[in-house]
Amino acid sequence: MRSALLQLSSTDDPAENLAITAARIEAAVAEGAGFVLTPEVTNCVSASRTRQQAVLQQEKDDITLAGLRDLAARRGIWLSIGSLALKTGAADGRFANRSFLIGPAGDIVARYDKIHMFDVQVSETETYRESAGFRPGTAAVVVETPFATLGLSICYDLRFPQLYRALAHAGAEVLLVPSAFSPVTGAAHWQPLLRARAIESGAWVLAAAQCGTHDAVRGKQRTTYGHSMAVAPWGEILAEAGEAPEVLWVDLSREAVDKARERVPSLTDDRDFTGP
Ligand SMILES: O=C(O)CNC(=O)[C@H](CS)NC(=O)CCC(=O)C(=O)O
Repeated sequence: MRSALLQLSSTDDPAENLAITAARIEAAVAEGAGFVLTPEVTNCVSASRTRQQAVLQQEKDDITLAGLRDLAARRGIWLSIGSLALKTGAADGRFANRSFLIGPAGDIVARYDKIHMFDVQVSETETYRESAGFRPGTAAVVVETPFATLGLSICYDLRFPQLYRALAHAGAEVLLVPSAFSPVTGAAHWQPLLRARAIESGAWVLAAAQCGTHDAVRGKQRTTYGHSMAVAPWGEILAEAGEAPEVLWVDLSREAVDKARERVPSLTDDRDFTGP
């Protein structure tokens, strides 16, 4: 399956982000993509709760979801919307950080709400409190498609190997890690974590990421690490982006998964143990 990972630099203007994302998807389809992937919070990157309250919508009203479903249907492609920030109607007012797999008829084939919230002080001056704005999900999601079984995850989930173990045991051959990594932790951890998840699972890892400096006008400025990446089941980095928007290409095959797992069957060598 010829797959295109879009590295984007979304702003806090959903309409603008949709226009850019749709244009990039159209261009990828013109070059033969059958599966296109977008980063975490494709619809809105913002550090301002006020701005998010003003522009985010519930799933049923979200223009990005509607627009991209329509585009997937018109072009007959598979589309991973890495995530959308959405209102939920929850009593505590928190948003969902929700990933969608869209099928070639424009149907929502799977949804996944990010489980692990990024509540981390990454440097003396930089702190994230994702759980203040977002309500975590509680369910892991694997979805079968005609070209591969996909395991869904988002960004900070990458640091919790037990999630990927569960996804791989449930049949995942491709692990999706749409992200908006912080530059500090990205430089230190992004690449080895992605390679580790691929190697230990014998699975493809596809990580479409946000990059660059996002919209400083309507709130605190945010910068993300970029470096979108496609890692093969044996652990080779097949494509890596820089720090600006671009498209990465990778041809997914089930054979590469089978081969890696035959060579090192660690996935089926799990053992129960007592302690520690
Ligand atoms: O808030 C939004 O707009 C969307 N969500 C994010 O950007 C999230 C929470 S702040 N970012 C991460 O999970 C980065 C993880 C990371 O950098 C690490 O694990 O080191």
